[in-house]
Amino acid sequence: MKGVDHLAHERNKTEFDVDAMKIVWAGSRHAFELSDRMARLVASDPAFQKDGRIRLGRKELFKNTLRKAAHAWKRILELHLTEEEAGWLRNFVDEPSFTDLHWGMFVPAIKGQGTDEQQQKWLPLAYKMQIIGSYAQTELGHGSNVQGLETTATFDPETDEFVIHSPTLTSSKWWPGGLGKVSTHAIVYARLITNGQEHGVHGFIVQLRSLDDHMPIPGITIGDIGMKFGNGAYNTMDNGVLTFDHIRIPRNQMLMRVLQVTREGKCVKSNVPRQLIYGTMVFVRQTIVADASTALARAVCIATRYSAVRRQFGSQDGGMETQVIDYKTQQSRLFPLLASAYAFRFVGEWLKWLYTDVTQRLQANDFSILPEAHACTAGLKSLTTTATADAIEECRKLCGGHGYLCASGLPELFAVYVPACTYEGDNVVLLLQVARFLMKTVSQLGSGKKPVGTTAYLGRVQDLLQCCCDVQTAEDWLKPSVVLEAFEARSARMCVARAQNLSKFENPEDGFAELSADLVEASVAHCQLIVVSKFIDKLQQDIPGKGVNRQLQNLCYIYALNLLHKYLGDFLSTGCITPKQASLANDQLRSLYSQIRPNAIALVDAFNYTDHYLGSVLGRYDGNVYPKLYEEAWKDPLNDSVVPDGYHEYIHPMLKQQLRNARL
Ligand SMILES: CC/C=C\C/C=C\C/C=C\C/C=C\CCCCC(=O)SCCNC(=O)CCNC(=O)[C@H](O)C(C)(C)COP(=O)(O)OP(=O)(O)OC[C@H]1O[C@@H](n2cnc3c(N)ncnc32)[C@H](O)[C@@H]1OP(=O)(O)O
Ligand SMILES: Cc1cc2nc3c(=O)[nH]c(=O)nc-3n(C[C@H](O)[C@H](O)[C@H](O)COP(=O)(O)OP(=O)(O)OC[C@H]3O[C@@H](n4cnc5c(N)ncnc54)[C@H](O)[C@@H]3O)c2cc1C
Repeated sequence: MKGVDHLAHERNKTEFDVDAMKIVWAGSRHAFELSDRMARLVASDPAFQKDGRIRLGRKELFKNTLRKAAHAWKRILELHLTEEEAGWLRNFVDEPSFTDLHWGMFVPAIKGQGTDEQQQKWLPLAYKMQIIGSYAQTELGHGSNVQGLETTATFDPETDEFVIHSPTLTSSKWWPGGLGKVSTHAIVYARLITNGQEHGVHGFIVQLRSLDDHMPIPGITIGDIGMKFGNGAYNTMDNGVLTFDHIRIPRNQMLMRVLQVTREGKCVKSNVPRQLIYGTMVFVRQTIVADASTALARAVCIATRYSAVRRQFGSQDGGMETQVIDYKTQQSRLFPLLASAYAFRFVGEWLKWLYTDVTQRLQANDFSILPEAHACTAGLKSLTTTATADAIEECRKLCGGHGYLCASGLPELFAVYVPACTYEGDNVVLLLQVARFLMKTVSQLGSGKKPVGTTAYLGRVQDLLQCCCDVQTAEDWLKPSVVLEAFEARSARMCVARAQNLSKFENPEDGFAELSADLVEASVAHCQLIVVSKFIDKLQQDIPGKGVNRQLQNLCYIYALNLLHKYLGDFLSTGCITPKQASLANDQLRSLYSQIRPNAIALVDAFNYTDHYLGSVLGRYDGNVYPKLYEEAWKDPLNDSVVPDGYHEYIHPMLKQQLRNARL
């Protein structure tokens, strides 16, 4: 780094090997080297600069995104980047665009739901970007309720085609990213009708625009749905509206891995479960968990560095004021977020492993852990995105007034991130799916079916209902078994209590609806247990690097004990711990904050974010905040002239009027 390092005194306090931590954060030395190379490549290329993005009008902003996406593709081809490298490069360009949906959903949908033949035909076109795809599932009238979608795909045996049609206004496709202005093709989800019979919702590959002049195919109406929350932010994306007026596609463009439609219009089920139609969502939810840790780490990096730079109060003798990071209140708000970033990183790593495992099992016709994979991806997507969205806003507040400036990077990060709580499944709807899975698991306990995977602890439910936490000193809260047992007991007790309440209803669906708010709380408890347990598992690994494991231990206990503090009602009301033990947990938490404090800057340096990627004056690596903030203000177009436009029309006459009135 060039210039003076205003945070050098902080970096000198570090008690662990930061380079080793960078590798832990990245997941492997290979991932670190690759992501580091791609981050620097993007940061050093003027074509990828982000300055002033938030001030662009929609049309300019969008065109600028198209330019960057085209430049990224050019670099990918010129440098012969691998798929993995290209993914990192796009990530560091840091601008939502149609390519996210093309690579993130269109390609995976064909891979997951297409037959071998369909993959052979469509994937090479998509890989070379000779076609650009989007994922058109949600409609104006229905998003969460996928089975309620209204678009129809009716088989016409005479021509061997499907007729795709939007029968109502509410059946208009609405929201798909990349659809509005760019995509040439989409996976369109529609109700399959053959021989007058309905066969549920399936995916179809539909061409939307001409590959010659980009005009919509006749019968297709297509456009952008309009501006979204925030400046810049997600407005780089062309979320679209699409309607079909009896559009014909060949029969072999229905994704047929789950269900085949024969030439005669007969439906033939494969041995793959129907739920695989939802497989792309499982895949993307898993990537969203990994992305949550990245976004959270960004906000935390900005807030931590700035908290070390910012000083307020505390100087009685004309000396330096106190760094705000030294206030216990600041630490108690900031350090749990730092711990959450690491926690989500590790649970994201585990979820990726689970997803890979499920995919391999599916290929071998083993569908047994699909429900578990669905519950974990849905639940963790919900937990991590809710926590991250809240955390970005908390980081803004932690930066005081300057956090509200766009130059802090936090307003745009918030605006771009919050839809993650909604897309790929509304977070409450997803927790209800977890609740169904948990209630089903509890109801099967009596039948001798042993729960496995993340619900294995429910197999010890009798013990967990009776166990008493044996914490006697604050240090006892640093035992993995103690923390794990408290979280398991809380979750098990909440699940059993909800199941007992459910059993009082004659109709279980009525009961589920009536108790849904309580059920969601049980899902949250279960998901928090998963995150805590995966963090504890991580600590058991042989992690090289001086002091690294120690820091991770501190972060793990901060994550767990802060949750215990925040959800104390659950822990106390279910009798898992006593008020005295809760108070000891709090004592331990304060002590952990003191231990983390000297390492805070190094722990965010370990994210290895470039200043380009962070896009924040407050979060600059060198901590040179004030001169740069001052410099930044003068770049605002309002400062182009000393006297503003409009002075002569509006300000001057008003001042003169006041003057005249005063004279009268
Ligand atoms: C910067 C980005 C960089 C790179 C890009 C890379 C990746 C992308 C990353 C980020 C994202 C970027 C952009 C955003 C893109 C956003 C895209 C979208 O939003 S696409 C639309 C997503 N829509 C949804 O998620 C809809 C939510 N609804 C549902 O998932 C389901 O319909 C439902 C609510 C689960 C259905 O509930 P219902 O009660 O109707 O159940 P069903 O009858 O349908 O199902 C019964 C049975 O199936 C089980 N089940 C449900 N879902 C699944 C599943 N996904 N997998 C497996 N099993 C499932 C359910 O549990 C039931 O089981 P049973 O009880 O019978 O055992
Ligand atoms: C930025 C962005 C990008 C998107 N990209 C795409 C895309 O590329 N492709 C695509 O197909 N879609 C996309 N979507 C759509 C997205 O997937 C849906 O908006 C999402 O699934 C939520 O569905 P909904 O809008 O129907 O919400 P609704 O279901 O209408 O939710 C409204 C409220 O009702 C509540 N609710 C709904 N059902 C229940 C229930 N059963 N019980 C209790 N409460 C309930 C919800 O919790 C929420 O509070 C995108 C959305 C956004 C915001």
